[in-house]
Amino acid sequence: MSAIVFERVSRSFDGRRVVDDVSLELVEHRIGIVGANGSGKSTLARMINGLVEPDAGRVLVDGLDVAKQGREVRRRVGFVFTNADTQIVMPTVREDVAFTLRRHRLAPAEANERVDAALARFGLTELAERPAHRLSGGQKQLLALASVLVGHPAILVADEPTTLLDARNARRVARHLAGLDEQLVVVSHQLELLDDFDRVIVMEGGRVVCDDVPAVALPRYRELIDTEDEADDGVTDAAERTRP
Ligand SMILES: Nc1ncnc2c1ncn2[C@@H]1O[C@H](COP(=O)(O)OP(=O)(O)OP(=O)(O)O)[C@@H](O)[C@H]1O
Repeated sequence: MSAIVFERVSRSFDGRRVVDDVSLELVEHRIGIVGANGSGKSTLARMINGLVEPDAGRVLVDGLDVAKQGREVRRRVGFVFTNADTQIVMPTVREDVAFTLRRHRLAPAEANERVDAALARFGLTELAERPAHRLSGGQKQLLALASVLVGHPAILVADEPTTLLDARNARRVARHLAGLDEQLVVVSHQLELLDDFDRVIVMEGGRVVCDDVPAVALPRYRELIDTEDEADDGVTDAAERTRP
């Protein structure tokens, strides 16, 4: 597996620190990141391939500094967003997968083989000539995975990849993610997706508040959100008593 290293990393937006002095070394196969809305999960994940740059500290992927060697890092790190529509760039499913390889300088036969293999891997072979934008949400997310992984990145970062999907499609995408050989960093609110992961990082207020195996980290996170819910209930009760 690769080593993803955060060295005392911070990042602010509009004067507010959303990632606050985080140091981590991620070397496991499957790593989950959880946390309440706004806790800094996506910002942390985006720093792995330079979509967001730190204002302090460094992020290294296999010793490459993301801020200085971004192009080399992006060859190793694939990224899948919550909304697969934002990643579809070509008219048909096959063309969209093939688009990734345009700069790989492969012989056409080899490129075709890679595209076929990626389509088959995600159950998209039958849909290859379909307009990509007309796929279902679940199929689009599988297409996003195929289009990223056809480039053979060592690491896949997925930011809430199942959030917009219905339960059946979410399970389907989760099953595919769980079976990947690539190193995986997944930001998710769907905690069952992370049950079998090797490591789960819990973020709160831009800091890592727990970093452990899922059996320890997920219950800790559930406790944390229960406490926050109780605090919110207090606010709601107060608001209900005072508003007309
Ligand atoms: N590009 C940006 N410009 C301004 N503020 C931003 C930007 N990106 C993130 N933020 C703010 O930083 C905070 C942390 O955002 P981030 O997306 O990292 O949190 P998150 O834990 O992934 O939340 P969610 O679960 O809601 O996606 C939020 O308050 C968000 O509004």
